[in-house]
Amino acid sequence: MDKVTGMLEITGLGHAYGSHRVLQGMDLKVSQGELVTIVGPSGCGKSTLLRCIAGLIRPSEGKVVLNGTPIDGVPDGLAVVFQDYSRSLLPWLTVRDNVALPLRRRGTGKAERRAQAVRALASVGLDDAASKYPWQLSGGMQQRVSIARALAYRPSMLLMDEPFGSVDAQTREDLEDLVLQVHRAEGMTILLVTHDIDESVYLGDRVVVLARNPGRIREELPVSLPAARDQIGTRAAPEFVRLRAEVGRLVRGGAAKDGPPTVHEKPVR
Ligand SMILES: Nc1ncnc2c1ncn2[C@@H]1O[C@H](COP(=O)(O)OP(=O)(O)OP(=O)(O)O)[C@@H](O)[C@H]1O
Repeated sequence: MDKVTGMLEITGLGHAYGSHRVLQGMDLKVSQGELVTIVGPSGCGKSTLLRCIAGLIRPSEGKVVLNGTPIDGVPDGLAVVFQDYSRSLLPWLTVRDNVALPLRRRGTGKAERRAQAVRALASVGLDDAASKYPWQLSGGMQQRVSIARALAYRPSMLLMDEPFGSVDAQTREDLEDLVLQVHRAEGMTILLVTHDIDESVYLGDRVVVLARNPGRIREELPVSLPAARDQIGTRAAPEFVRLRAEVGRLVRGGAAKDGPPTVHEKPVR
């Protein structure tokens, strides 16, 4: 696949649902080719932030600019992978047709749509599943299809909202490594929201920790782990252990001030 580009600039972002203020005063920049993870306690507004970036919500305040263009509605250059893959894939379409579907929006011809879908499926290790229906696949495979669909679209930026929240631990690790592989191979800019402190450090070039009530950026931590990561070695590295403790402290710190946290922290393996 071709290299993709992407750059995001968020300034003074705030959002309220009616009188309920959820986000306030957020400034965030994501450079081309970066993988930024966003972690924070439950209800701090992670999904709301992602929905503002995806143009699914018009923020009450502030600006979101993608590749120099202010976002006003769903931008063409973004793809989103949600947690709930079972609702995002169409059961009456084959896996290949699900992956090819968004390319219609771009006006890509049928033969080319199919070819791009097949390439994207190969890149997530699902060459053999193209003619199957989503309901014939495991949860982890369905989420791979969602990722392939996003990749086939060749977005300038990939947004992922708790993408591995509904799969088992082993599948989660496999999908984490798939995201790292895509990030490295395609140079794709990725913004990934997670509850999971370990995951935020394992995947991120940078971890953005949010506090809640109202949702705001508590701290941004660069991750100085080598780009090549592996589930056993990386998680045992002193820098990983240091960072996960630091992120955990920050997430809890937010909670101690603002109410009890709901974070899913795993022991270091
Ligand atoms: N459509 C909506 N209308 C009203 N309130 C909403 C809406 N969506 C979210 N909220 C509220 O906004 C706050 C932030 O929700 P959001 O889902 O953005 O947080 P989150 O950090 O992603 O939460 P979680 O980690 O539990 O998924 C919550 O209090 C939630 O109840």
